[in-house]
Amino acid sequence: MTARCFSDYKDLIEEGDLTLIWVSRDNIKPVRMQSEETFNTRYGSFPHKDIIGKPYGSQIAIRTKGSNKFAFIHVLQPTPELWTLSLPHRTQIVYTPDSSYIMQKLNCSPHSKVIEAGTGSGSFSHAFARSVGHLFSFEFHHVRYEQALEEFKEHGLIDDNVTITHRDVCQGGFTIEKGDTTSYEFINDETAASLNANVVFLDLPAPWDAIPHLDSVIATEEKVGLCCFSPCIEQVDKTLEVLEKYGWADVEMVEIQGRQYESRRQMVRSLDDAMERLRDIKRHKLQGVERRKRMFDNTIDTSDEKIEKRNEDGIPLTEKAKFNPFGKGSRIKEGDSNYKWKEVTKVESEIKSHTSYLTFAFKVINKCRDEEQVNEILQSINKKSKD
Ligand SMILES: C[S@@+](CC[C@H](N)C(=O)[O-])C[C@H]1O[C@@H](n2cnc3c(N)ncnc32)[C@H](O)[C@@H]1O
Repeated sequence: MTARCFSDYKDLIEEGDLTLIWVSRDNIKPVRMQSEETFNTRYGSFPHKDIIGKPYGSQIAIRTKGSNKFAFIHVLQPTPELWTLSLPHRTQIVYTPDSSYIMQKLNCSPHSKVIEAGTGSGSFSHAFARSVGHLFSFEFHHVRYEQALEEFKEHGLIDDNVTITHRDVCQGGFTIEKGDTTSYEFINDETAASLNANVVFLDLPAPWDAIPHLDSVIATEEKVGLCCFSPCIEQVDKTLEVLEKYGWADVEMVEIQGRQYESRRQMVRSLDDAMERLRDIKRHKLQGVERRKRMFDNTIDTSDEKIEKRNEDGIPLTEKAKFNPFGKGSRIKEGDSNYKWKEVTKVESEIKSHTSYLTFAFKVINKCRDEEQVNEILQSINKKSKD
């Protein structure tokens, strides 16, 4: 049985462990520890035997080739978040800002039984697998199904709480029966798996074709939450029509816009600064005109020290401004105590999250009141108020 390396914690790196090696922010590599192997980077080589036995999170240092400097890597224990940043992309993937929001919105917990279609690169599958009771994932692309199955086995997910099935859910729905291409293990004379799902996540080009198949596999006695992940508003439109037709309610559409804010200091420029700068420009312009005129009249004195300051084309240079509050001239370090600064925020434009529209909806199939249960609750309330 493969270890549950994505959900169990351990202190020390052992032979056979799947580790994530952090080379840099954009370069995280999944590496299985094998004592005779070496992890090679362009900075140098890291033998696995020097890593095995160290605590997770350790920084491993080596001397770089041909120089006396050090190269570092960090060896980390896998998490769904790090896996999303390092996995081999077979498709577009769902990133953590979206997956975390979706899971909290759908109240995911160890009680949840989740249907996911399609599996794709398995990014979201890993996040679901860590938090929910059981994940039923569906993928119709055969090669991708095989790759995901292999990966989930290696990561201990199949032995734990994940079932993956090869299926076009738009055509064939979600029921898993004996004889299907699936990792589901049927017990004794069981002929079909009971999904009884209370969470559904559809990352498909045409979710509206899959939604009509859901009623036979979702829980009937509790509220079921659904989320469709669609990049185009036209897809949302078509999904909404079908959701309404099939009795899904509390529909809401959300878009996650990932932004990273950076705190910076910006120099405070006053009106006096602007005036001084204008005077400075005027002064330099005038000096230049006068100097060119003297050159033309051939009256420049060779002892004039300004004659020394010429560029390659022989054009005299004017003296550089000492302080230019508008960006040019001598560089001033951010926060220099000789100047006035104010705190500002700058937005980092690029952040990894695939912006799609998230359409949420909920459904309760059996809306009948359980009179017996209601009476029991009312009686216990009455009793408490009398006491
Ligand atoms: C964008 S990817 C899903 C990515 C995934 N959510 C992740 O985080 O890695 C969409 C996947 O859905 C699969 N797919 C498309 N239509 C399908 C269908 N009708 N039934 C099952 N899978 C389907 C595609 O083959 C593809 O792998």
